[in-house]
Amino acid sequence: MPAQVINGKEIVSAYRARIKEEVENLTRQGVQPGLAVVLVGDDPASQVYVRNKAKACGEAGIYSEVHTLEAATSEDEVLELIDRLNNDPKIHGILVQSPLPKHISEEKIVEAIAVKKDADCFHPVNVGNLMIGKDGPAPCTPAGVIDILKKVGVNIAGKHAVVVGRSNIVGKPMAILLLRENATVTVCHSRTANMAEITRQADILIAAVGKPKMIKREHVKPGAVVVDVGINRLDTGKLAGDVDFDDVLDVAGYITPVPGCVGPMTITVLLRNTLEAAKRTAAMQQSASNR
Ligand SMILES: Nc1nc2c(c(=O)[nH]1)N[C@@H](CN(C=O)c1ccc(C(=O)N[C@@H](CCC(=O)O)C(=O)O)cc1)CN2
Repeated sequence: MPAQVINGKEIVSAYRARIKEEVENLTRQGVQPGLAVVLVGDDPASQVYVRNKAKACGEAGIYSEVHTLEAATSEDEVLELIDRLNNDPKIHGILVQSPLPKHISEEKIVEAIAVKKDADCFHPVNVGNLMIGKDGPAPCTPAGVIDILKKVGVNIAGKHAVVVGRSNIVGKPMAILLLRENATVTVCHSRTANMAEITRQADILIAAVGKPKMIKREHVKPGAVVVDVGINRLDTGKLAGDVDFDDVLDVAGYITPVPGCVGPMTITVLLRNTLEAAKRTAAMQQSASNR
């Protein structure tokens, strides 16, 4: 029997409807959540993602501003902009779209974002808090994957989850979140020997390598839940995931499609992070006015 293809659109739209309601409530109380997105350069994929983020904010009632800077913008100019956004009361969440041009240090830029406004969970303080299970923003893509798994009723605890990829944006935080859900976690990467032998042990297989169609049927245990985080643009202009969907379809139990699942869910978690940051601001304002 072919795998059940997870209906990302349905999950995302139900989730965003709940966020919209909460945004409306908070806005009625005088705090409209606000997100600032900084895009440096003209990477076409980043332009699409940033446009999608601004559109999603608009639909959820979240105020958003997109700062588009030329590729030649200096690091200092980006830092100045971040400083302004850190001090702007309309803005509760800030994100700088990755990748940045080579002359700008991602590390410096991320560290300049106020910890409480870090909408991506990229700041080292928030990454540290994530490691030790303290409250803070959720890493957007990995948290979206966990939400998808829960939504389709996958019981994560006790399962063997294999993450293919060890990036700071997805692989590493994904492993931490799965661990938090009590999975037994293995991380594979470019130097892993006999990768298919390991991935074939996975009850839950997360592909986050950035290589189109790399995961084939021989990597998948029959009935496994396969989550494809990859979004790769082929020369044909079409999008492909890291999983060879057609090859894996009749082996897996569940599979996420690309496009239409993890990508939109990533943006949904971003909306939630912005909302949560605005709620914390509202709570602080309330307690200051009670004093
Ligand atoms: N600051 C950040 N930069 C980047 C992140 C991130 O989480 N924060 N992740 C990726 C890109 N990304 C988010 O920004 C992202 C990628 C894809 C999608 C998405 O909606 N994809 C659609 C397809 C869109 C298309 O037509 O190309 C889908 O999968 O259906 C959203 C966000 C790197 N940078």
